Amino acid sequence: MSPTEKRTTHFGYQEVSVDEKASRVADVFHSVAARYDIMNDLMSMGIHRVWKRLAIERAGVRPGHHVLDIAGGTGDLTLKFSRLVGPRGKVVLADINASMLRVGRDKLMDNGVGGNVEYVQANAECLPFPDNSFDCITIAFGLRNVTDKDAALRSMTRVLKPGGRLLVLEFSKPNNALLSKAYDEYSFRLLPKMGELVAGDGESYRYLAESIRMHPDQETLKAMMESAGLDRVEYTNLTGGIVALHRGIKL
Ligand SMILES: C[S@@+](CC[C@H](N)C(=O)[O-])C[C@H]1O[C@@H](n2cnc3c(N)ncnc32)[C@H](O)[C@@H]1O
Repeated sequence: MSPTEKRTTHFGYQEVSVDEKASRVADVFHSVAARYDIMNDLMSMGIHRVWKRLAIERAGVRPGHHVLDIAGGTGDLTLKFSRLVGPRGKVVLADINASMLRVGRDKLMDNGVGGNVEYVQANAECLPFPDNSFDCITIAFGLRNVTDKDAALRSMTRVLKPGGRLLVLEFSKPNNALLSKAYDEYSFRLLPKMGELVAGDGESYRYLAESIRMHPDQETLKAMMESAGLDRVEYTNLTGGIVALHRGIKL
């Protein structure tokens, strides 16, 4: 690559430089942070809670475990994990975005979560933790926003303990043409309007819809997780493949 040539990637459907993507994703989440939780409930009609519950079940977290919830945002998974790991365990709620992390910390404190949660501003691509630190790592609806997804998967694998689990909960590809069409109509027509109405920001929700379409499908993500060094990678389609839950284990 010549010094004047810029590495490019996608921000939704737009081709942008790698640096521009990170700052535009940051703008999206700064903009939606305060209304993120209410929009999540509205957009998914509450179903995101069912998807997240399944992720918690498959995580196999036990008292005393160390858990990393990366791209954890407003802390829905962290809240549940903090109860499961108990006072001897630890949960790190990490996110690249200070606004999301602040909303998450306030919510967890309002819910009486105390001593076993740490808050860390961090990029999933280069996690600031030693090798083999965590029994379990989750990234829920975060990976599609990351610029270099392979780097993030390698970084998460590095900080997992041998035998530890990585769970990726993410929008994926519906496995039925009719559902896919209906979902397209919903996410490209209705979602930005709801975003405008409730969060005063239709553009950010247009990006979210586009970023879902640009995200690797189930089999591609499985192969990426295997390339990052994870073993026994498997996935479950949820709500007809609108969302998929991938899980891999570090040997
Ligand atoms: C859609 S929210 C998901 C929040 C939460 N996990 C949930 O399921 O409700 C995506 C989050 O990913 C974070 N994010 C985006 N890029 C990131 C990166 N490179 N490293 C860490 N977090 C990132 C955003 O700041 C945002 O909080």
